[in-house]
Amino acid sequence: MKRDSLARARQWLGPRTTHAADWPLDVLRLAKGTTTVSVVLPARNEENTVGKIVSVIRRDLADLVDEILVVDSRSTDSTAAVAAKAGARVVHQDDVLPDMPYMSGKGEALWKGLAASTGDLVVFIDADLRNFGAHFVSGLLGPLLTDPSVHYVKAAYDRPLGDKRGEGGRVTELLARPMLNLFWPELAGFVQPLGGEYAGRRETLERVPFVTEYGVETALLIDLLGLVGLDAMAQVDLGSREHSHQSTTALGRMAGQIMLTAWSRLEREGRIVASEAPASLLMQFSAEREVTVTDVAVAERPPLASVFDSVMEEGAA
Ligand SMILES: O=c1ccn([C@@H]2O[C@H](COP(=O)(O)OP(=O)(O)O[C@H]3O[C@H](CO)[C@@H](O)[C@H](O)[C@H]3O)[C@@H](O)[C@H]2O)c(=O)[nH]1
Ligand SMILES: O=C(O)[C@H](O)COP(=O)(O)O
Repeated sequence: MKRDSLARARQWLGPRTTHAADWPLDVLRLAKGTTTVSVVLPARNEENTVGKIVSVIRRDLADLVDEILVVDSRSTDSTAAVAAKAGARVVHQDDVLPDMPYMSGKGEALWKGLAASTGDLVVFIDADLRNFGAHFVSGLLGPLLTDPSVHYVKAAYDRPLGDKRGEGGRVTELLARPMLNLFWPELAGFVQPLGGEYAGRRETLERVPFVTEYGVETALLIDLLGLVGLDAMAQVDLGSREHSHQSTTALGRMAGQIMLTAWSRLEREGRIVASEAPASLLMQFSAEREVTVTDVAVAERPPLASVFDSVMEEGAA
């Protein structure tokens, strides 16, 4: 059964993987028609990179992108001001759906970004990219604009670590890829399962929950596989991606969040029956053996469609 799933992933890989160069702008402009496109950038303290990304989108993709939304994720630097100056609409994470309970992290920023944006297609791009180019957005839009059976597109790329090609993506290689291969082998063909650049149809994205913190990408892949199936998912090779790297200990905390996310999906799918919930406290040590303990628990936002439905029901009552 699992062997068959890996074979499925191999079969999927060829037909559903394209390259950014396969999607020239003139083809996409024609395909766009009346479809509207939002680009959403989650940003926590990204004043050094967010302005350039917004400017490139405005300069090179003016007739493809209808809205650029930066979600300021509790930044303490001038991310919001820089993004606004470059021409983005900026919302503060906690100002969107303010009556909902308080939650944190990247997944929360994305969910709020989905709620605050309007496009039929939504492209998520990390705001810390150092080699951003218009092909990040146009590549991700290609399959969605030209093939109605595609609901979700994820970026593939090389991830250098310093000057070493292929050495980046430490959590991907040491945790996410083995874990997905073992438990969700159909997803094994995604070259960068944790990558932060992907796009989807609004109606589909609004039908899945968003896990908070760094669990969001893992949960989206697993939940979308369940909702729309592998053939409705695609990937586009964008070449290489450079971004700011977190410390190994910060990545340990990310790994904890991703493991808890996977656990929640295995439980939900009835594949593990837990006698008790996993612990969520992670003890780590500095080089000097100082101890820090961090809670790596993740929470979950419900599908946005259900939130909008209940707001409408309350309004009608
Ligand atoms: O609380 C947060 C944390 C991060 N971000 C933004 O999210 C993006 C990615 O965050 P980053 O800390 O740079 O993540 P990475 O260490 O690069 O982690 C990789 O792996 C994560 C787990 O899958 C993904 O969420 C990331 O997109 C992916 O780049 C950046 O624009 C951040 O500013 C927020 O908006 N709020
Ligand atoms: O996706 C990952 O594995 C993490 O973001 C770490 O990436 P890095 O090793 O390139 O910093």
